[in-house]
Amino acid sequence: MLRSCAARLRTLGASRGGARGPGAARRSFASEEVVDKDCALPNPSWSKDLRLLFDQFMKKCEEGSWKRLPSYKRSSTQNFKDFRTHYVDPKLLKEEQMSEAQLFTRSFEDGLGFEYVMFCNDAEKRVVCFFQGGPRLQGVPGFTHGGAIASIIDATVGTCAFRAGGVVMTANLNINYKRPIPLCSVVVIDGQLDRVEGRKFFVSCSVRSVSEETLYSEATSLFIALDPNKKLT
Ligand SMILES: CCCCCCCC/C=C\CCCCCCCC(=O)SCCNC(=O)CCNC(=O)[C@H](O)C(C)(C)COP(=O)(O)OP(=O)(O)OC[C@H]1O[C@@H](n2cnc3c(N)ncnc32)[C@H](O)[C@@H]1OP(=O)(O)O
Repeated sequence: MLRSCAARLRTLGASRGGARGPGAARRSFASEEVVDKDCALPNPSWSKDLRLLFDQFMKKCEEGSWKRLPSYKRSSTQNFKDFRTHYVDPKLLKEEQMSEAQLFTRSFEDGLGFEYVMFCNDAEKRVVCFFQGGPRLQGVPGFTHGGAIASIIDATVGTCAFRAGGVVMTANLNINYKRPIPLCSVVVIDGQLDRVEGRKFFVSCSVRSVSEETLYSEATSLFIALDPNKKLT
């Protein structure tokens, strides 16, 4: 498994360098125009398993009930700008640091960290994430770091809550790690919104192998929709 991961990574050189490929989006960032890649599309580091799952769900998307969620290293959409203006004390943000800010799970080079794509089914209140954890996410030798697993779980259940409740933050995340996840393997994270109580969104998920034979982890979480009348800091 590890050798095939390294082999895929060696083929990556040609794909780097910022060329505009499929899924590239033109956006306005600060005062300059930047081009950012949609990271939730296949790249050469993706294993056969990840590509097969991607293709399977793209077919479901054509049928209409599922939707692929694009994903970028940083977002300059108006929503994100409004979030900062509204919730964050400007004294805490230095512009030069913010220009370096990136979504944590998208901050590694292709294949080295978090490779994933999420699909949502809003009618079923589900978000499914196909995740391949790269060699920089090692914890115990040969296995994926528990903090990296927590991060991708948080991102998946967070997206599930966000789709139902808008701007939310994690208040609680409980994970049972049942089996270690081999580094560079692909897992399926199946997130489900269980219930909503006012501003509280309860989401759970399972993390399984592609064959579904192994249950790696289970998690429950609580997300709170932010109160627009309260500052966060
Ligand atoms: C436009 C921007 C959109 C961004 C989202 C884009 C998503 C899609 C894009 C990309 C996907 C990326 C996805 C990434 C996901 C990562 C998410 C994170 O990692 S978030 C970082 C870690 N979390 C924190 O740092 C929170 C720290 N905590 C807080 O700031 C506050 O506690 C907060 C905001 C969560 C709640 O504070 P209050 O003041 O608004 O609310 P109160 O009154 O305290 O609680 C409301 C109710 O919830 C209960 N509650 C709160 N915390 C609880 C807890 N831990 N356990 C049980 N109940 C709790 C309370 O008891 C209360 O219940 P009663 O209304 O009285 O019934």
